Amino acid sequence: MKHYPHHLDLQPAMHAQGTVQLPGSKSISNRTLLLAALAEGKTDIRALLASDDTHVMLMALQKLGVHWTQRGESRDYEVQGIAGVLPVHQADLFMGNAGTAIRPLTAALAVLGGDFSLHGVARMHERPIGDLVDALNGIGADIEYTGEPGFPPLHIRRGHIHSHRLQVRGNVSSQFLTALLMAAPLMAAREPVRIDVVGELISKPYIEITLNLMQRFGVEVQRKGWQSFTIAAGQHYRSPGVIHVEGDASSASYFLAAGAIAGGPVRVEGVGRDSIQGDVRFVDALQAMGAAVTLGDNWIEARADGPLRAIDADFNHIPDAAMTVAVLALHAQGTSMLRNIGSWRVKETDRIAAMATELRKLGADVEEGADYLRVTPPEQIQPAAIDTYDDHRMAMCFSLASLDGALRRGAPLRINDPKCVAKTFPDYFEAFTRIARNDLL
Ligand SMILES: O=C(O)C1=C[C@@H](OP(=O)(O)O)[C@@H](O)[C@H](O)C1
Ligand SMILES: C=C(OP(=O)(O)O)C(=O)O
Repeated sequence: MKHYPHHLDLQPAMHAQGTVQLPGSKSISNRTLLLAALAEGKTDIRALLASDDTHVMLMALQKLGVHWTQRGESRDYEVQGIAGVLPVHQADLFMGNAGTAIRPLTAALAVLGGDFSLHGVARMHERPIGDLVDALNGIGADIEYTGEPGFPPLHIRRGHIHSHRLQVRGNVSSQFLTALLMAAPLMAAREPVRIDVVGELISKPYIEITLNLMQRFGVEVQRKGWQSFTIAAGQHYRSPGVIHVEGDASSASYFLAAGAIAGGPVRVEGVGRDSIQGDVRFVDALQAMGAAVTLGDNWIEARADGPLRAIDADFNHIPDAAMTVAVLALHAQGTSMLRNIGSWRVKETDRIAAMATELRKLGADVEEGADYLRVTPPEQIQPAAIDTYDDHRMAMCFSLASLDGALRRGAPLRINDPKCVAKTFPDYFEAFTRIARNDLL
């Protein structure tokens, strides 16, 4: 674990340049760990993300009796799958603030049955899970709220699954549908499982990650668009042998933005044009703002091509990387509008409120709506101490405000409580300070 100070001071950097090896994708790491645990056979996972969110998943699996080993100090793990039969039927599981751990585990454990307590940090107990619990209890699972109804902590007991047709709402988080999809083969031994989405589905590209990884573990899902998903009977997860975790596309957004703001080129290695992560589409926003972007098989590079322009777009498909766009707007000419980002309010913090407050500290004029943010940048960014709300992305994206850029707006900044980056990227500030330079090379 890194030992960050209570705050970190960043001097305005005139130039951003260099190459960054990305840490593994959080979304792929936690899905792969769970699928490998449930599967038949041993899975060799390469380049797993080392962070708080994957740590809670690894620890939970260990408590559930899943045997895994880490190869030395490397990012490579071997997971011995349980072939659908849990070795341990009672456990108390700490889920931190990892949505990608608590939601899929809740579904899998509710279907497998046992006596499990799932809880997390205080903020986790404010993050909704009711739509997932309703879907599972609706087919006979036994999940009880031990705190506030609709939120963790949860107590899962052995229920009696009496139906294979589930309905789930998708307008609060796509992770509920992901959780049901991943758990579906566990109840599809004799009958197909059908999951219908009720109403709107947000964050759709994350469902593609789920389906892609399920397929690699041998399970096919038939789908009717985003409305209905069917898992044919008799499918089981089987280890694909080796699985390599892509670099994290959301983490890539900070470095690509740095290249777009402050000269560049900045190259990230670990994701490229064939990535299964929706957040690679962040490059479309960068290009729309006037940056030059090149994509390779396993890398992406961004550089400035004149001053950045404001953007007005719907960001529902890339809610995490969209936070980077909000800070990029400080370095653009004109007013930017981020639409359809209502899910920000139920993530690590209320990200719409937090973003508006911190952007205003820097001198921006910000209008905050229920599901949008309108950002007009200041002539010159004001020096300020940025609060991070225990939200890794607040800490990471605000580092970009210290860059000087073509419009020479950068200011010295203080980032309070920077250690929250450990949720997905413990080394973030080392990587950032390596590419942010004051010498014009
Ligand atoms: O499934 C996933 O891996 C994720 C889905 C998204 O959440 P929502 O579906 O709640 O928007 C995203 O914000 C989160 O960081 C990871
Ligand atoms: C929303 C996020 O996390 P989680 O997986 O906990 O939902 C995030 O990483 O931005």
